[in-house]
Amino acid sequence: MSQTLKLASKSSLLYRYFPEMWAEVASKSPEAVVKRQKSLADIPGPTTFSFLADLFCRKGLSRLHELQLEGKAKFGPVWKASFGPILTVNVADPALIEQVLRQEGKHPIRSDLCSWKDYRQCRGHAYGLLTAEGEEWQRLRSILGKHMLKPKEVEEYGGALNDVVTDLIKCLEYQQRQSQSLMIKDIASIFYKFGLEGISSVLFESRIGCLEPNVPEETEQFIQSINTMFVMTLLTMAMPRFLHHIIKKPWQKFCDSWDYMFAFAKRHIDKRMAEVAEKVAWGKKVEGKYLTYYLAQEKLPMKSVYGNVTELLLAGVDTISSTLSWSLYELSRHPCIQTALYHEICEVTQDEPIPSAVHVAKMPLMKAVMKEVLRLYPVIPGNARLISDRDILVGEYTIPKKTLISLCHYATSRDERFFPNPNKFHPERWLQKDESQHPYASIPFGFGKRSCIGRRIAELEVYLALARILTHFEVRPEDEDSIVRPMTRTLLVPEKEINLQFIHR
Ligand code: HEM
Repeated sequence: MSQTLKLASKSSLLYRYFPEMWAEVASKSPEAVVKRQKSLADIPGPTTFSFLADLFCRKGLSRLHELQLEGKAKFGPVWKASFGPILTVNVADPALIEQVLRQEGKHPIRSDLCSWKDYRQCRGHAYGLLTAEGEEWQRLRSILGKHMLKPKEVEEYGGALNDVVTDLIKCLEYQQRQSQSLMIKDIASIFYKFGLEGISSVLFESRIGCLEPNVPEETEQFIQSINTMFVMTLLTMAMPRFLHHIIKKPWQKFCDSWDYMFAFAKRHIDKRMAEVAEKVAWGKKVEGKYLTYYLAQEKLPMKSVYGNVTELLLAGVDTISSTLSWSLYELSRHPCIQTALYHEICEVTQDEPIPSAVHVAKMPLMKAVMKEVLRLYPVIPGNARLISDRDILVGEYTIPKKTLISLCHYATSRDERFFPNPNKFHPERWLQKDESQHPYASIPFGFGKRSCIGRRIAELEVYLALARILTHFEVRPEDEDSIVRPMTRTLLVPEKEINLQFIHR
């Protein structure tokens, strides 16, 4: 008996850490003859008709995150569904997500993102890190990683980001003066501008005026283009390509939005490059702490610089805006946690007016708050992997190569087996080591080689902004009953305006 248990525990370890090897061993064992892996055809799921009815008649497109919970409750941790021409296998269990990710291979592919790629091919643009694959992705990742993943390098952006935070505080005060009220309406729209200004300062080390009283027209239009592009992404991916020429509007709008974003990035890069060239011409020393400068130094072709900067600008706006909005929404509804965080900030900064990257690194509750916010409201509610070169094992199923596997981490991060009282905002759960937590149950930044490259910048930006907002203001809800729920718009965003009162301390 004990021998059997030992063998079982060894095989479970083998299965956990070397799933491919385990598959080979398992396939040769006598049990394998009896207990065969099941195939794609055996995976349960809704009929195409009921899934489309869910999507289009029951507002499913904006409730994709909830469909994860419903799918799991109805079919178990693995189920399949077809979205237009795309068949997806959904996986909503941390151990199974871990199993998929451990088989992701040398150059992981997130998903086909076919309409994004089609657009780039159509216009002759280069892929950036979000869309590149294979060796090209690997090269870009190692170049960008040098300047975006190392803690010391990221600390360098702290000064530029803090200047943007100073303008954010002024902007909040200006809004209050304009409305002659402590209430600030639709905070997500202000954090959108903060997100764009923040990522621009990291990319160009120059300011683009998003937080000024009169926001430049091009900024408003850039933000509008991101919105439209995200809304059109799901639609253009669901439509077979030939339909783009018949029902033209979605594809046209999608392309117009990308055109604007690429043009915006190009304008700012060219302006910055011209300033550098002028300095060189005058024999002045050129140095820069901004990302575009580093990329140009790496001798990347300009086309690739444009592609990467456009994608980084895009990645740095909704993500920051949504995380900051939900953070303040939850803190306003949990005054005790807000007070504890305020005390932590004061204690660490010793009342220095501008907290630095070094300060925020010493704030455990701040980190726990952000983790908890992203557990409840993961900006990217479902991640994906597409394993292109071999079939893989997921639980009892063999998934054929090139099948899109959706990792439903909105569902896992609200699973009460891993997070007791899962819908409650409870940052303290991250402060004590809890055996019930599974490392793959809440992975808002993804995992592994293809995980979010902007994670450290995002964390720094959110910590610096929260630290300064909370030292200036006590934040209170509009009223206790104004509940805001999340909705999917490719990303997870607030379903309606979040309005909050900002009381001067
Ligand atoms: C709270 C903020 C953010 C969240 C929750 C977030 C989340 C994610 C997730 C889930 C992925 C996919 C990871 C995977 O497939 O395993 C991703 C990828 C990526 N993110 Fe973020 N992100 C955030 C902020 C940012 C920022 C500020 C930037 C830019 C500075 C950024 C740039 C990127 C890029 C370029 C990728 C693609 C990486 C690759 O394919 O190698 N992200 N992000």
